[in-house]
Amino acid sequence: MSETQIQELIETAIAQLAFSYTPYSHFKVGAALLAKNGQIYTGCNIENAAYTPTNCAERTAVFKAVSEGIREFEAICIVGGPDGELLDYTPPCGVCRQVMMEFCHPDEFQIILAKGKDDYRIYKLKDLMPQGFGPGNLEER
Ligand SMILES: O=c1ccn([C@H]2C[C@H](O)[C@@H](CO)O2)c(=O)[nH]1
Ligand SMILES: [Zn+2]
Repeated sequence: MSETQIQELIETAIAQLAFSYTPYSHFKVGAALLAKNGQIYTGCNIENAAYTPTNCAERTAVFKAVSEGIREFEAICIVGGPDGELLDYTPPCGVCRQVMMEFCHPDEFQIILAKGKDDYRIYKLKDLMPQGFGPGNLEER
């Protein structure tokens, strides 16, 4: 991933904060998912009065892509904070990490946590999901 691509992902993720629907937590999250074909899929968190149907920004982005037939991904950028203020890095929750395990190579997929355009950290999925369970674990031998 080039520095230009990283910058584009951060900018795109930040732009999604405007769409985040968070009347309950007021914690806004934006995501930008880079597919291997070069397309970027966006996502925001979408809350619900019944709370548990809430969908995280990361899963919104992954499900949008998969629903369009895209299943190969290179990286995701995540930004978030109270009222959309990027006070800290926003790591993906456990459910989103598990969804990433389904479609992304743990040793290759990159997770960019950003606080701003020049303030970001990059992790591999494997680092955030050590000993993770994925499709390979169901393979018969
Ligand atoms: O990585 C994360 C963590 C939290 N949230 C959302 C869920 C909920 O709407 C709000 C507070 O948990 O932030 C995300 O979208 N992604
Ligand atoms: Zn999540």
